[in-house]
Amino acid sequence: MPVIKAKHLRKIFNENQTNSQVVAIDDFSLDIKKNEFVAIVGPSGCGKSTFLLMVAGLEKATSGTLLLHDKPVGKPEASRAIVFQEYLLFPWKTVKSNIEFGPSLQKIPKKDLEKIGRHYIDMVGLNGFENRFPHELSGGMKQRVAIARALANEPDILLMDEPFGALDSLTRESLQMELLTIWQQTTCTVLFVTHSITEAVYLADRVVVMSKRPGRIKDIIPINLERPRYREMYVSNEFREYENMLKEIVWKEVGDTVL
Ligand SMILES: Nc1ncnc2c1ncn2[C@@H]1O[C@H](COP(=O)(O)OP(=O)(O)OP(=O)(O)O)[C@@H](O)[C@H]1O
Repeated sequence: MPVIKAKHLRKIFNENQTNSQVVAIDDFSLDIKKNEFVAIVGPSGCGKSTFLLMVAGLEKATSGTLLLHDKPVGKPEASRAIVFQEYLLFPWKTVKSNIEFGPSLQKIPKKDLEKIGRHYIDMVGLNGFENRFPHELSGGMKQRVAIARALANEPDILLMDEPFGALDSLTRESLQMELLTIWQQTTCTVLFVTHSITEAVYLADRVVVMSKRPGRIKDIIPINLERPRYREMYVSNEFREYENMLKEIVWKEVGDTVL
């Protein structure tokens, strides 16, 4: 049974306002298996974030079905965590308190809460920074906190919307590698929206290419690169072939518009 099953999804914004209606997604069907890492690429405004928000339960489909574990998607839940490009941390809380925030809502004893905090601080390599505030951290560190905070809820679906988009390229590469290491320690299913084809190839089991708005599925490319992935892969011939294949599909689709 797929963890996420989208069938003929359609999303119209401002449905009742004829002048400002936007058909964001149309006839979008996709099955995602447990523990799969799926990246979504496509032209700007094609509905990538909208699909992610629908899986999160933050947007409702206009028609079609969206099932999670065979049940209609409901309200947002801690089992579906989101990491956005903007770090969205609580500025008044320390690294440790930001990470412990989700579990603290579940009335977990203080001792266990500390254990959870310690585990995820270790996982994202922020030892020594647990008592810092977000403004005292670099962009990469803030995003590590955001990932740890999402994982501390032990989600079974991790939704990531351009999470590394604001980072410099070296930090971005490091975080891509770290994310894969972390993901391999979990049973999380990851849905990862990105504008970077290189990033999509490096991370994903499958790359979904969406068409121009209204977003439909243009193509799905399985990435059969071995795991665990490693930095040198970026320059391998096989990697380049995947990148080139995807670029051709996307370029054909976008024409002169921006990705
Ligand atoms: N709340 C909203 N109300 C009205 N229109 C919206 C809303 N959210 C998104 N849209 C529109 O729906 C379309 C899809 O937007 P979405 O953000 O999903 O695209 P995207 O592929 O993630 O774009 P980008 O790559 O630029 O982030 C866009 O035309 C956008 O303007």
